[in-house]
Amino acid sequence: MYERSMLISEARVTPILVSDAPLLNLQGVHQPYTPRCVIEVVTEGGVVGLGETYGDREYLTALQTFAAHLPGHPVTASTRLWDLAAEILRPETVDADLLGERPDREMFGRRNLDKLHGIVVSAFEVALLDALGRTVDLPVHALLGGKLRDRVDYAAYLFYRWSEHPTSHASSDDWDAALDPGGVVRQAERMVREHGFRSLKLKGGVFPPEEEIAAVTALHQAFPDLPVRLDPNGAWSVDTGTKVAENLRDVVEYLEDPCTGTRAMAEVHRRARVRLATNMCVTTPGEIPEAFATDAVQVLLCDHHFWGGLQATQHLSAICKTYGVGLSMHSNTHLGISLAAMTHAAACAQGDLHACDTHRPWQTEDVITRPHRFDGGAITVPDEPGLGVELDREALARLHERWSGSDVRTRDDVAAMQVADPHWSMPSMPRW
Ligand SMILES: O=C([O-])[C@@H](O)[C@@H](O)[C@H](O)[C@@H](O)C(=O)[O-]
Ligand SMILES: [Mg+2]
Repeated sequence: MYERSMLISEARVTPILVSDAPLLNLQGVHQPYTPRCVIEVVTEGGVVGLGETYGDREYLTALQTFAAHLPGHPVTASTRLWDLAAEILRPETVDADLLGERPDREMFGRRNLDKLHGIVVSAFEVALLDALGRTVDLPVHALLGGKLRDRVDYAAYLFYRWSEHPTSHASSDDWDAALDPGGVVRQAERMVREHGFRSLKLKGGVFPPEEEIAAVTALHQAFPDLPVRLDPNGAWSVDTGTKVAENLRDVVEYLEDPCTGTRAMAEVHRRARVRLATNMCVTTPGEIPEAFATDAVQVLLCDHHFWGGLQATQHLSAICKTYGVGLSMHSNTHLGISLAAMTHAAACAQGDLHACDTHRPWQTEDVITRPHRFDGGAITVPDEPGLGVELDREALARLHERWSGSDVRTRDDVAAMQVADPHWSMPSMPRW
């Protein structure tokens, strides 16, 4: 029998809109506001556990449906969330849009029921672990088996960008435009100066490969001691990917998703012998065997938001270690609850962990009372109970009010680009 105080009495899902920067990518540009969800799991003992995840309409509905079934569930039993998800979120009960192909929305691989279960389970698993940690006075990393490192390194996530959104009602930040090698290097200098990052990653797939090769080469010349990565989100053909890899062989730590699909990745690696990473062709356990057997991927970017949570991240790290594949972490626009969860997961990950991605420096607001600070490009792993963050209820209410007063319900970088260029559409692949 579980103690009554460990049972969930209520689970809340609060959609919010977070202001975002005009960051460019293959699909287009980030919207002025992007949807996220904050999860709160309240126990009979009065403890509140936090989670954060995607806020797009279709996920929101699935999260809310799932939340309604949680009262009575013990916070000690997060592995059971998978069975609950399979029971509740079935093809006939979920938004069809979640299961169909949407190349413009597939930055983290195929959309299918397993992926949806992983996303929903993850959001609540984090909140359950936070609640459990607060109840028993232990940090989440201790519940995961114990931290292997005291600090988690993150990479400066560089983007081609505009200085402002093309709409007048959007909020703006104080970053300059970066549309050429000089702009990218200046952006990196500020990121390194302000946060101390010791790895650099450029989001590519925006300009023809020669221009992105020039930008990455300029980064390498400006920061000869820092590892550099380039990620065009699968935009190149095998021939183009091979040429870029050959050009950047002595420059990049690895190339991330140069091409779309495991076979194309394996072929580029076979031809160029440059290390490749992915958060696109391996995003579910079922995609691991082919990718590892064909040596398509040498570094896997995990993301607890879609791999099924913090425990699933630990399992994945053990598999990668066994196969000699390195691990890093993928990110999308996120706030501090997600950053705390990523940090606990990364602290416990086994094997060869590369600096993790984070979009956090691009966000000007947060829903936690003490937003994280990067020190030497790293976050110190919190030892406070649970995730080690406190919800800022005023900020949550403000960002939720923004959501209520807006009709933005999904992240749609293609549509955001069409505001500036009405003729824009999702590029057909391979783009180059
Ligand atoms: O935020 C972006 O524009 C990124 O392109 C993101 O959506 C990707 O999912 C991601 O960062 C990646 O590494 O592919
Ligand atoms: Mg990527």
